[in-house]
Amino acid sequence: MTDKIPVTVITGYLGAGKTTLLNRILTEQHGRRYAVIVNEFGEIGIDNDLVVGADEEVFEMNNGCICCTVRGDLIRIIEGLMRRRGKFDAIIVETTGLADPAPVAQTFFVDADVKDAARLDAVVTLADAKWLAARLKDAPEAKTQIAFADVVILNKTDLVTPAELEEVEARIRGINPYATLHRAVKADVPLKAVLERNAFDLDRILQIEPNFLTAEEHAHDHEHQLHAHGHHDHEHHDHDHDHHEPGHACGPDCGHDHHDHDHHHHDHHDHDNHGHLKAIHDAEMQSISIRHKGDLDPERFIPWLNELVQQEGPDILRCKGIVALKNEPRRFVFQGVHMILDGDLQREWKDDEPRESRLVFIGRKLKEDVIRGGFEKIAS
Ligand SMILES: Nc1nc2c(ncn2[C@@H]2O[C@H](COP(=O)(O)OP(=O)(O)OP(=O)(O)O)[C@@H](O)[C@H]2O)c(=O)[nH]1
Repeated sequence: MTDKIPVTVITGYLGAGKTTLLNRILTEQHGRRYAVIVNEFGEIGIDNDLVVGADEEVFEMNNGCICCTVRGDLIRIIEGLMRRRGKFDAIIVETTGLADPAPVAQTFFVDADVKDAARLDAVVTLADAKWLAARLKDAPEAKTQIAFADVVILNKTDLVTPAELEEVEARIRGINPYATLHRAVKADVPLKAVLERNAFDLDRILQIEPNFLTAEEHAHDHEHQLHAHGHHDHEHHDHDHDHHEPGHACGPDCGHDHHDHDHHHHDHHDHDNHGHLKAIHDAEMQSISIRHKGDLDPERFIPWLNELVQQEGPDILRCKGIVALKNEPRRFVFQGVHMILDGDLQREWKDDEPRESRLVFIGRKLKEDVIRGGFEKIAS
């Protein structure tokens, strides 16, 4: 998968600073060539005029329906880009402020051609430090975008007090404890914090996990701050094979046809940083993580996972896991977006590596008893 073109998806609510970040990427001397896909909501591509830098190729998709048509367009555009391979090193997709990132992320799982050529590198969500708290109340998409993120850029920190900043970070942590979080003014983050993160590279995530766990214990000292439901872990990542099907994935009001094939692939993250690990628990969005020492029976685990995402998929935004299966020297790695699931056997467990499974589910109103209870049954 190393020769696949990395794709960074930039999302964030209206006005959060996506274009500002993109302009930074397109003007900074980074020695990389990026192909940019701007997914503009509405008739006229205003953003296109704002994007500077003639060196890069700017593609624009104008489509009225963000949720439904994005995926088709994205596939077509990525396929077109692939014919110009060699002209660029990476792809950046900027989504409109209202977009549900799910269909965009799913593109990298479900379309076989896209999957062969490109890999989702990370979902980067811009959050407006001043307005995020309000949007979390009135705009479900804002919360979804945070939940999906591998990297959160908390932008416009110049507009809030330190106390407000702490508060908004805690809100973000309560929704998504797994994303790497960076504070920014005018999206001034080092580009390496955003691009070519390999956020879905499981090994990389495991490497940083020790810090994550330490920090987490720390978080437990604060009483009113709970760490989003699960504890530990996260991670994950990619490949094919699969069990499972198609499905569907968007929100209830989306009428798409997601029937496209199986396979899918994609996602995820990192940890956190700054030492700001506390979280204000979100009543609606949570994450649940499960850790299990010892091997799982594939004949029980795989059907359980498939069934779970079929049943709870509308509420499960993302899931991922590394699993130790009985009589299997390799690690089974899965990831999913709503009901679309992708899993594969990857490298072997190392000698000094405990055969331990870790699973993470991030979503809305997750039924913790169903998820944990079901897992305990198949793990026993
Ligand atoms: N004070 C302040 N303003 C900022 C910062 N970052 C961006 N802005 C301003 O906020 C406005 C919106 O920024 P954009 O980058 O266009 O945001 P966007 O997310 O692309 O917006 P849409 O394309 O409308 O969704 C612009 O006027 C920016 O100059 C920041 O850190 N602080």
